[in-house]
Amino acid sequence: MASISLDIAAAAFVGLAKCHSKYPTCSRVRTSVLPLLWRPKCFHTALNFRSISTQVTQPRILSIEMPKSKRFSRRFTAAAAPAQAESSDVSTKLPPDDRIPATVITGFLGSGKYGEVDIDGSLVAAKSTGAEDIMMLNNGCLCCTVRGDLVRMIVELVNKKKGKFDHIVIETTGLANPAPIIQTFYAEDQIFNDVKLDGVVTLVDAKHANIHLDDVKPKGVVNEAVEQIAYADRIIVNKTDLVGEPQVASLIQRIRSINGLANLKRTQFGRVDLDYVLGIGGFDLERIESAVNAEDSKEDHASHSHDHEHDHDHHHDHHHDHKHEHHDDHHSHDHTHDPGVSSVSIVCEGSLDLEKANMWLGTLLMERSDDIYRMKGLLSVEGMKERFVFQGVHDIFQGSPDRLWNADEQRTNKIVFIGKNLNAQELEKGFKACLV
Ligand SMILES: Nc1nc2c(ncn2[C@@H]2O[C@H](COP(=O)(O)OP(=O)(O)OP(=O)(O)O)[C@@H](O)[C@H]2O)c(=O)[nH]1
Repeated sequence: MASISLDIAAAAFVGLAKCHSKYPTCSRVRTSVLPLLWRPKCFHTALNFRSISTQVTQPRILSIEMPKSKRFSRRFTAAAAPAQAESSDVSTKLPPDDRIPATVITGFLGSGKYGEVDIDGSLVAAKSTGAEDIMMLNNGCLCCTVRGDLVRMIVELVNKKKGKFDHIVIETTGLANPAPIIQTFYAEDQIFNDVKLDGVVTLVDAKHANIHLDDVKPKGVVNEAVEQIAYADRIIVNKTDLVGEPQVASLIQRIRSINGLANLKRTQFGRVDLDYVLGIGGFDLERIESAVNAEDSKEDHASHSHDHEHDHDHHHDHHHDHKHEHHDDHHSHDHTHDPGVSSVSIVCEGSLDLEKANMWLGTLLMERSDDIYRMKGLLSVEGMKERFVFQGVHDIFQGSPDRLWNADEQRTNKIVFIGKNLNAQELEKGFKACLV
């Protein structure tokens, strides 16, 4: 699917980096196989709620009602960084993104996506509504028939009930590859205008996950269990009551080798706070910083006390960066011996030459977009007062200037790739070559 042209990809990055002064109120951009599109918008706020539910075994869409006390505040750049707001260039402020958030919940068959208790039974007001509230997608390949249904249903939901619900939850079948669903949120105008992808939550069955992860598929066929982990913003290792600590620990280590970016929790019967799965901002540019921050990618400390022992991957190294000299950098790669799906992160001080960075990123996306499942970054671009944040899913690239760099702040670039057959050395070399 390397259909993005070098020109387009390059134009996207240049455009994004420079556009803020030309289009002061522009905020979010979706870039896919189409030329860069600026979308200055005033999104409407959707507040009240209704609920819908369908059968367990089929993909379903839920619109969720939350009590006021549990509503997560929408995060806007200006609100999130009041300290910066006074001194910040007005042109870099993001207008509120009031599109309806949508969460994709995925996980292999029987992983416990709803288990005996749903996400939060007391908060999710499901099952009580009429037939018109039920939205069910027929079994089928999401890339083909069902994707059209998904679009139609979300559009219908928005058209009929906008303002009456807060959040959309999509549960996939256990065998689904989440990629086409993610892409739907960017590729379909009707959805993009009203709905934003909030995050991908993946449940992992602590007892059976290894069997599925080990499953060797025929060439060209994806291992859905691996894919589901790779695309996740939040991972829930469920059914921990069924296995011993060493087994959970080694599974977590394996999960980390696939996806070093997602936050992870252990659970039994999927018991997690609603805040852990909804309102996570996994696809919000404003959240990139926490997403690429080493601390955030660790297993939740509160949920378990063993994570330091098990989560001993490269992320520890990141803490050393500020002590090093300019341009001192490193990359890491959790699974160099494994040609499969893995994470690569690069942390590097210094500033990027915009033209070179465009060329590098454009070429990378052109050649490797099939293999680059997700990427997030926070960059320092030479001559730019603001940090540049971006994220990508295959050939969809989205980015914008963020807040100003503080005067005393070390301009550190952070970039994380999750994908197939990633060559850490090559990525690092390419990135470093873009530094001024
Ligand atoms: N022992 C144990 N059983 C669990 C746990 N979580 C869920 N289950 C059980 O596992 C079974 C499968 O759970 P489901 O919620 O139906 O799993 P699912 O992911 O929706 O499965 P599919 O619909 O096949 O994709 C149910 O019988 C649950 O009660 C857990 O933490 N521990």
